[in-house]
Amino acid sequence: MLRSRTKLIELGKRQLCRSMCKSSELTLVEVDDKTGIATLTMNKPPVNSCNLEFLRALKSAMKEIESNKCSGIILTSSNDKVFSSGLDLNELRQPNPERLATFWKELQEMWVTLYLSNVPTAAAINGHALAVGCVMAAACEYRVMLPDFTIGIHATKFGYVVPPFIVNTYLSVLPHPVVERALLQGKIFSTQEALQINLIDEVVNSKDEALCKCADFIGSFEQTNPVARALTKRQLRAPFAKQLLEDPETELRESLEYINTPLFQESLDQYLLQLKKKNKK
Ligand SMILES: CCCCC/C=C\C/C=C\CC/C=C/CC(=O)SCCNC(=O)CCNC(=O)[C@H](O)C(C)(C)COP(=O)(O)OP(=O)(O)OC[C@H]1O[C@@H](n2cnc3c(N)ncnc32)[C@H](O)[C@@H]1OP(=O)(O)O
Repeated sequence: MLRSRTKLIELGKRQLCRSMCKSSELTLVEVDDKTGIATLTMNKPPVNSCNLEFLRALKSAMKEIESNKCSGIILTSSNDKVFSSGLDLNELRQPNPERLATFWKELQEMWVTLYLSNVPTAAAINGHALAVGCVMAAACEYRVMLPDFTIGIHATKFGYVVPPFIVNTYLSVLPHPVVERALLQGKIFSTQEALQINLIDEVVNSKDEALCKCADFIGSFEQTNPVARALTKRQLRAPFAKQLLEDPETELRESLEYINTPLFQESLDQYLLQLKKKNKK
């Protein structure tokens, strides 16, 4: 009884210092009034797969957080089993050319916004983080993950070439030989394996703990000058974002051409069938 009352008081305190910044159905943003840290919760049931609207919502939430001068972003999920299942594969299947182009541009822009964000970014990975789900986590500066989940980029397993900006996201957190092996094998890591190769920074036992660790990480920049920090981060990360910053059209054209090949469409059909079959068993 006493324990649950204490819990309630703690919860109340936490809610008091949190104010809602802006929410759409697909994302929820809460800002801690004391620390200025924004928690951006992905909320696209069932598994936070990124379709056009979701990518737009994520990008606009991140831009809004930055323009409100928040002190950092924590990216997490409202689903307690899945952080994100990556791109919504239905966007790539027999696509409408205009929608596909808009979708891919949004993907590029969402990635640039997150990867080069002016503020510190941290991922509280409270579920599986696959493909672009893993890319979003890896684009953050710090990652903490709950046990018994999986993370990784398995595109080559299903016959997809990995786009350069995805390769670069891995390269900015992992050594080249590790990236090469992981991407060529289409390796999905368990939480423990991800910790061993430093794809994640820490393992924790609950989402609350993950959020606290992320807040501590963001708090560690309190004594730094935000402009100097942001410009230094940009300097370090710009080489990995060069192609998308300088020539997004070429990446877009190559990706669209590739997605429209019969080879890509056939392997996608097979993969989607496998995903559906799994649920019918
Ligand atoms: C030469 C230069 C060329 C350059 C190349 C350029 C471009 C190349 C273009 C593309 C390359 C490939 C890029 C890849 C990036 C991606 O992000 S692709 C996405 C890959 N993601 C996955 O494979 C994840 C698949 N999902 C799962 O494994 C599981 O769903 C899960 C995440 C582990 C969760 O499991 P759980 O049991 O909880 O849920 P369900 O499996 O029952 O899923 C619920 C429901 O959702 C559907 N679904 C799941 N994931 C996706 C998805 N990513 N897209 C669409 N739909 C998804 C699933 O089918 C279920 O549907 P239902 O059966 O109708 O309920």
